[in-house]
Amino acid sequence: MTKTAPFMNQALGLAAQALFLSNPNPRVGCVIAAADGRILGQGFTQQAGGPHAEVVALRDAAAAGHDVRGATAYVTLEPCAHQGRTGPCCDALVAAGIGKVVASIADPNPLVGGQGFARLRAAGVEVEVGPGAAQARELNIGFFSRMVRGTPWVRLKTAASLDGTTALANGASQWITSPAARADGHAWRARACAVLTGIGTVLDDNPRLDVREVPTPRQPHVVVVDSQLQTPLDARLFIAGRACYIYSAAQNDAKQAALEARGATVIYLPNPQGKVDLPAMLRDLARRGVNELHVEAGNKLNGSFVREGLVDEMLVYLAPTLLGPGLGMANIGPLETLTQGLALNFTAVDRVGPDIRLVARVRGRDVF
Ligand SMILES: NC(=O)C1=CN([C@@H]2O[C@H](COP(=O)(O)OP(=O)(O)OC[C@H]3O[C@@H](n4cnc5c(N)ncnc54)[C@H](OP(=O)(O)O)[C@@H]3O)[C@@H](O)[C@H]2O)C=CC1
Ligand SMILES: Nc1c(N[C@@H]2O[C@H](COP(=O)(O)O)[C@@H](O)[C@H]2O)[nH]c(=O)[nH]c1=O
Repeated sequence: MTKTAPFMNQALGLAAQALFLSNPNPRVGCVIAAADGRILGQGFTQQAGGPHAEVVALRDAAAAGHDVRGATAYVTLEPCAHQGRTGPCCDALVAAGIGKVVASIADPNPLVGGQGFARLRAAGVEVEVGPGAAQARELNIGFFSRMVRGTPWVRLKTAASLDGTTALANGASQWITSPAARADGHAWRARACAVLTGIGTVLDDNPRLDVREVPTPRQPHVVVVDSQLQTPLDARLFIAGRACYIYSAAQNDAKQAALEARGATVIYLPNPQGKVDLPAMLRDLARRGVNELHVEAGNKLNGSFVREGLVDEMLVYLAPTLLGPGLGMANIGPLETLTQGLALNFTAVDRVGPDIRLVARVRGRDVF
């Protein structure tokens, strides 16, 4: 008899290797094991349009000349049952003669939800669901958010002095944190489907908002919240090979055409205050396949995200320096009572070079 935990842990480790790769598809790992415990094949989801984990594992087994008939497939998400850019994985498992599937968690995709398991059972494959469910969901928190809530998982990243200053009053902010912390920030950009900023930051910093400090097989899209279409045509964030979405609140056909000639897509989504309608923007980004949204904006836009209840998680780098008053992390005040603050739970505290990295979740948000 084989034991589930080691194989599922290995499948979860494989899924983690798809962290920068599989967007907007979920990060999934698969291990195919024989009854005597030998591993016959393994794999993880490839880039969008490429094979899913199960197919990679089946090919791996075939390439090694292994017979998988009667073997058990340990997979971190329900095998898909629909024809997308690739064929249904449950059919591939059945065709290969897999005897049992152990899956961590059902697919939240309404096109799949339960149908993969049903198809496998109908074909006589034994199905067990549950081992590794919490880790599999956590690795795909953005995919679950997009499928269940219809909006991305919003992670607000900010770099500050120990006293919470993210820029001096004159706008100077480069750099507050160390090269090590900035490289770490690039790894968090790399796992996101899109990096978002505000026009204030574009005009002040002319940022690139790409992934340069860590190796990555793909670049996240870039999103600018820019009511008046002030994004300069020579902004450094126009980078070939990634989408650029600019959300506006005022129509300006000539500027829109010029930005679109630079490769941007301009989307008109005003709110009653003449700014960008942020909840509508999040729904639109989810429709465009954004799972995790990495927000790297200034005090004003961060404040709107917080005030409108749109933030799921904070990723904060604190440098060992005091900068006194300047721009804070998020302009949410002035508050009248302490209980009006944004309540968070710290989930991780780590040293990164000379700095500290904090991850904190907004209380009550991860309930979908
Ligand atoms: N240390 C750090 O981690 C970071 C620091 N910074 C620093 O922050 C400073 C820029 O901050 P800031 O000026 O606040 O810029 P933001 O990046 O926050 O952009 C703010 C602008 O976004 C536009 N906007 C559109 N819709 C909305 C909405 N619904 N809510 C809020 N804003 C909206 C507004 O301009 P409009 O109405 O024209 O559209 C607003 O002025 C720079 O000095 C930069 O260096 C920036 C990022 C990270
Ligand atoms: N100042 C500051 C950060 N600032 C963020 O980095 C952006 C620049 O990105 P790029 O052009 O891609 O290098 C800038 O506009 C702002 O969003 N980040 C940090 O990790 N530490 C820092 O001290």
